[in-house]
Amino acid sequence: MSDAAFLDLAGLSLGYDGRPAVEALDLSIKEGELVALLGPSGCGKTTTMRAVAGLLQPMGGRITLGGRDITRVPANRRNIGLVFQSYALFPHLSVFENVAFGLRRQRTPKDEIERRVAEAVAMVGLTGFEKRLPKELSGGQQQRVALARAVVVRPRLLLLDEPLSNLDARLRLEMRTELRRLQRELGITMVYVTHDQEEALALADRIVVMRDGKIEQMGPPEAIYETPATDFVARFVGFENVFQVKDGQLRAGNGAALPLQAPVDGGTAWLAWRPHAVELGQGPYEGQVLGTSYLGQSVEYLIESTVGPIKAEAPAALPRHEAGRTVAFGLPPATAAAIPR
Ligand SMILES: Nc1ncnc2c1ncn2[C@@H]1O[C@H](COP(=O)(O)OP(=O)(O)OP(=O)(O)O)[C@@H](O)[C@H]1O
Repeated sequence: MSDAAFLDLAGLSLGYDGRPAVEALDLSIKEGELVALLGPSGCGKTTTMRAVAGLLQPMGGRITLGGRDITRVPANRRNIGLVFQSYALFPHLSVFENVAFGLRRQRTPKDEIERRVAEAVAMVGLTGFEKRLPKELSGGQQQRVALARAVVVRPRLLLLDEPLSNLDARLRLEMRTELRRLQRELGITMVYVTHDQEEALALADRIVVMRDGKIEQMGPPEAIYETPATDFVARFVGFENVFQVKDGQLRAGNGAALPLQAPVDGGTAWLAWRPHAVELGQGPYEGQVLGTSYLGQSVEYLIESTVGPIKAEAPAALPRHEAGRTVAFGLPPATAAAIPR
């Protein structure tokens, strides 16, 4: 991976009919890097990808690829591979011909086409399906053909927008691993859109969390998962219990407060606990168990407290706290993520 920016978005502003969707976005991606754009529905992930692909003209800013300004270059001259949810296969072409399409256009020799298509089709687990037409495949199989078709030409940049969304859990995991292997092996730079934090954590070298058309935080998966920079990112990566810290108290959105269990660093604006970090059955606070969910290894509890709902998780082997009961709990700052803003 070279350190120079390979794909550079500078002050990129995007919108529809003059209505802004992405505002002055700055993002630099290195060659060979796999960057995940993560964020809730409507935060501007797809809009950003469409602009990079050349399918949406920016309202402002610049897109540079491999040192060349491509802001005004038409989509078909950008040499960028796309796997978009809506990117349909050629309906009249077989799986083989769909995958071979780009190679034929590049006038690749026939035996090499055979070899590379076979390899790509095997990668997506569709060996034996080469003669089928897209309409004879399931949604997930079509998605896999689209992936093979994009990868086979070995683009320098590949944009993937929720490419595994139609697959079942096991296949998703397999494809994820395979995609990562291929990406490393071929050194393809990838931008991967997902709203699934687990997928982003598993795949990416770097995660960019977006909110309302802006970057909220970016960093390696471990940093996003363990040290969220804002309460929004914390909630998004599974800290279900996020409280503002003010005057030595934990504050809920409704203004209710609890005294802090232990003092915290003065720069802490928020404290956030994952459900398993809530101490259940002991501690200075009390709440009523509203409901329980059995998750196999553990049990999840929803507790109503004076600072609102608390989500806790405890090993299933421990005695249960039944719904309706009052239970003690602790929120030790030592097991929380301390959030500066
Ligand atoms: N074709 C369009 N015309 C008008 N507004 C649009 C269009 N496409 C998207 N938008 C708006 O732009 C904003 C960003 O949408 P975008 O599709 O980029 O979000 P997203 O993060 O990809 O969401 P999702 O995860 O649901 O795909 C949203 O407010 C959306 O309503």
